[in-house]
Amino acid sequence: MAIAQTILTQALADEITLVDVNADKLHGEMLDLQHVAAFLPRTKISASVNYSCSFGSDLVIVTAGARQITGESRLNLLQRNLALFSKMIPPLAADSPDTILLIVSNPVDVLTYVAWKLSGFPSNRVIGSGTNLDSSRFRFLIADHLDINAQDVQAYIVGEHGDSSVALWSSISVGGVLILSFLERQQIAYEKQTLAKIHKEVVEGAYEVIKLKGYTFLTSFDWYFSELLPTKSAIDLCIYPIEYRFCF
Ligand SMILES: NC(=O)C1=CN([C@@H]2O[C@H](COP(=O)(O)OP(=O)(O)OC[C@H]3O[C@@H](n4cnc5c(N)ncnc54)[C@H](O)[C@@H]3O)[C@@H](O)[C@H]2O)C=CC1
Ligand SMILES: CC(=O)C(=O)O
Repeated sequence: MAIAQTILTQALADEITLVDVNADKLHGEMLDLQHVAAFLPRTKISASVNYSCSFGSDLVIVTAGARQITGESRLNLLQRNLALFSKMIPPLAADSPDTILLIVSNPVDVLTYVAWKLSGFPSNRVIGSGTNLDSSRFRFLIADHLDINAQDVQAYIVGEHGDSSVALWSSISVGGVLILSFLERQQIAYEKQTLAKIHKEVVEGAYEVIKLKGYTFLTSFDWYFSELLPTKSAIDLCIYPIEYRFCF
């Protein structure tokens, strides 16, 4: 729902269709979104339990499925969400043969591969949210440590979303300056343990939020995915095919 809210409030689409198996929840979510219409640019919002209502979509975002309970790993969701994807992806792909599929459900990297295979789409039209949220957590933690604005920090987490992610330490730049090589050149000491602690907090971030409030919210959709929507004229997001590459 966080993604639908962002698309709505940022006026990124003319039409949003919600699909869920839980009819009551779906109707409630649709009404909730429709009720703020007076404050937002016009967007048509509809909802249905039938996948066919997504017919002809430009972008299909898949967030359906089981989520982690406290302490549970993302990979533990695989069997449940795999079964769901087997039922869901073929009709979604058939109803919107030219769409881009954006996968968010976990384990996201595995399910992106599954969606690619099930859809029969070319790999550049099946995209996972990957490590975008991890990179955002990374940037926040670095900014917090340095007491600066996270938007002035460029830093990337690559690899698999979550537990086995990899921090690209050499990529960290602040205001365009590569920070670790700068410190080394100036012979300014920094603690390797601090770096390890930051990455640990990135990896454990979702677990902590889930323990505290039950789920995490992928709210930063507009920053990293809005370029996928046709209402945006510029494409400046780097998207890499899922075969053995990573997403910055
Ligand atoms: N990749 C990322 O960075 C993130 C991924 N996630 C993942 O997104 C997924 C959803 O998480 P939440 O929204 O918190 O869970 P949620 O439980 O709030 O929503 C999941 C929805 O899927 C629906 N659903 C179940 N089976 C369905 C089917 N066959 N067809 C249509 N809808 C169906 C449920 O009724 C429920 O409303 C989880 O797998 C979670 O781990 C969540 C946050 C970030
Ligand atoms: C749930 C999840 O994958 C995350 O918040 O990172």
